[in-house]
Amino acid sequence: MTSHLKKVELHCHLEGAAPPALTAAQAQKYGVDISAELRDGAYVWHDFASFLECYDKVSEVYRTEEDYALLTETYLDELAGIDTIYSELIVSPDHGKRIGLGADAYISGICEGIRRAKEKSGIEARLIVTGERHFGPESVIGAAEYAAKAANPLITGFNLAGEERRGRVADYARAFDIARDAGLGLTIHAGEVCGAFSVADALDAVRPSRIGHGVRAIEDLDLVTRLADLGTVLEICPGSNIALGVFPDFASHPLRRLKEAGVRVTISSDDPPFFHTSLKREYELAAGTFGFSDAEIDAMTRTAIEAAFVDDETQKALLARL
Ligand SMILES: Nc1ncnc2[nH]cnc12
Ligand SMILES: [Zn+2]
Repeated sequence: MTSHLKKVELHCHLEGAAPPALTAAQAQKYGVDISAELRDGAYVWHDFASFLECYDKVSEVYRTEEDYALLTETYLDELAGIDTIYSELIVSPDHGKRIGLGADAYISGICEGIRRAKEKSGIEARLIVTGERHFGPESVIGAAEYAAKAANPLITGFNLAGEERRGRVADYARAFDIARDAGLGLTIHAGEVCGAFSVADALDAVRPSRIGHGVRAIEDLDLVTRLADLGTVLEICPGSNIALGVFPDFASHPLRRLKEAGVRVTISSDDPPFFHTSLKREYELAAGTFGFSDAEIDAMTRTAIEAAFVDDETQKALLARL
């Protein structure tokens, strides 16, 4: 049981958190046939590439500022309901542009959702703008420029997500320079679909303070030592890793081994309904399946607050709430 524990989430894609029932209602509202991607209340995909396609199709039924406010508020309300005090949402202003809503309206709807949720429960949230590897370096640079120029106090981080097998991290280094110069926190999806080399790439080309997943670093024990020495924080999403087949089962998942090797680890849900999970379940897995004590789980939550892309005052306030 982890219901008595305070929770923090650093790694969740906003559209990836869309509840299937809400997506079905949105699809009906816009007359979109989503039957190939949403069946019997569950999202349908069969491998990483088809997951990304399904994700994009689901995202298409969120079209207006109000749609985004509602989606954000709905997810943050769910998190607040399980005693989550802080959430970082991975968002894609590029997606807002692609669907014709526009990046500003997309972000403004999301910020309205954050405002509504915070008013009800006090949950604190920040946004990590992401570029998608499969749209190429120019589009990722565009996302970084948008995040840098937005001067929006809720946009505090920059990420690289999408098809990890497309290009190498160095191809996207310029985008991270732009984000770093703007004072944004940096994190990169690496070591999820690709192996340890991809995590080493991220450290060599960008050296972010955090890495999304990073779990396949376990394939190279020198790299694990490097992560521990650097204090790089891993945003680990065990349910996602099992659903996507990164590891065959929880028994072979390296969360505990990474922690025991001194790597700073945290737990998140990634794209919860796509992977039949939730932040609640991830905490339950940490306690039950991985056998962590309450104190060990609290320590991971503390690590997440320490690694959060927030100002010192907010960080102190969050630590005080733990
Ligand atoms: N797990 C994941 N890996 C890479 N890109 C993503 N976009 C949404 N979820 C993702
Ligand atoms: Zn992710």
